Amino acid sequence: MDLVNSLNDRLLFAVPKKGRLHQACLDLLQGSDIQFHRHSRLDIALVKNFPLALVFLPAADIPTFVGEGRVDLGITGRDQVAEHDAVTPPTETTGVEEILDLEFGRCKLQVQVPDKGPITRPEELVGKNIVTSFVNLASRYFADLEAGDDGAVTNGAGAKPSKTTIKYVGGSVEAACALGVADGIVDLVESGETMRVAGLKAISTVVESTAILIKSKHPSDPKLVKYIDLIANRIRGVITAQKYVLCTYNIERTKMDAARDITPGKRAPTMSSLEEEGWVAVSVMVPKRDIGNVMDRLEAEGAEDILVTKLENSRTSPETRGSGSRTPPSRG
Ligand SMILES: Nc1ncnc2c1ncn2[C@@H]1O[C@H](COP(=O)(O)OP(=O)(O)OP(=O)(O)O)[C@@H](O)[C@H]1O
Ligand SMILES: O=P(O)(O)OC[C@H]1O[C@H](OP(=O)(O)OP(=O)(O)O)[C@H](O)[C@@H]1O
Repeated sequence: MDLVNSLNDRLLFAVPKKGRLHQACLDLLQGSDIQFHRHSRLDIALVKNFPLALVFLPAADIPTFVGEGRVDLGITGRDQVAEHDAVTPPTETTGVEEILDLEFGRCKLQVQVPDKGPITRPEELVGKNIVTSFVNLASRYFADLEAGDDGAVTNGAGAKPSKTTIKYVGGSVEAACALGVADGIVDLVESGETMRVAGLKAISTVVESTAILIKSKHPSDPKLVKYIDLIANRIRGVITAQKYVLCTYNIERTKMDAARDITPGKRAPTMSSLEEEGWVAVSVMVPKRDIGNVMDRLEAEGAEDILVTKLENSRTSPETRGSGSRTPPSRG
């Protein structure tokens, strides 16, 4: 059977084919047990354990395919969705819906100018040359500055500011100022290393971005919609697992109130009695970023045998429940 015909009766799920988000997406699919084999050079892969096909596309094109309902699900950067929406505003039936923040691919789309140059505010770039891969967002950003009266540079006394020129380049945007093609650029910044090495500084942020799971407003096949929720749920489980670790420790029952304040858990810590009179074993989820501090505090309260285990996957209650507050322990 040819590949295109075998796409009938399958949801289509778009995944970045290269670039910064590609590997993290493959890891997420693996963690979610979405099994597929991709033949080399083919941008479509059938999933073995779901009525699903993966389509490998440039991150920038994914909002278009999902927004038009050609593809049901996708992963791309929030910046790419914003860039698409800036030129094709969503309607009731077109455009994408964000299902989940995937919390990787964190970066900022920023206005940058030469570090040692005279420009310090984005308003000073009005009427000048800007180079970017995000022409729609940059055009809207500078059109807003041109329209506003918040200090934009004008053409003579009180005259309307001249139009800012926005030029597209597909990569190495940071070279544009040094090459004399631009007075400023609009480009992504993560660590800031590229900007620093290119002798640039950020003077404003246009969009903050992370990778997101998006879905079409019009699923291609209503009887497959249940799989959208199922896949989103699986991916949510992996993302949650990446944010938490499982912490277990032993502590005297009389000290449990203090320990519960330190480790309230997502719902509540699970406690079980130890053979040793007056002692309990506790098992609780702790945000990964807090674990060092939590271990120090538990030890200071008298906890012993504190162990931390990485989570591979999870299905848990919503974030808000129990976290940070004292709640009664579950029976465990
Ligand atoms: N330095 C970065 N740090 C984190 N995320 C980034 C970074 N650069 C890009 N991204 C995210 O990854 C998305 C894809 O960017 P990337 O440049 O990897 O795409 P690409 O498809 O390889 O495009 P191109 O061929 O134009 O470079 C961006 O839209 C952004 O959301
Ligand atoms: O702040 P940093 O961590 O240095 O990351 C920022 C750089 O990453 C992206 O480019 P990428 O490396 O994807 O290559 P490109 O220039 O070809 O788009 C972006 O366009 C910046 O150049």
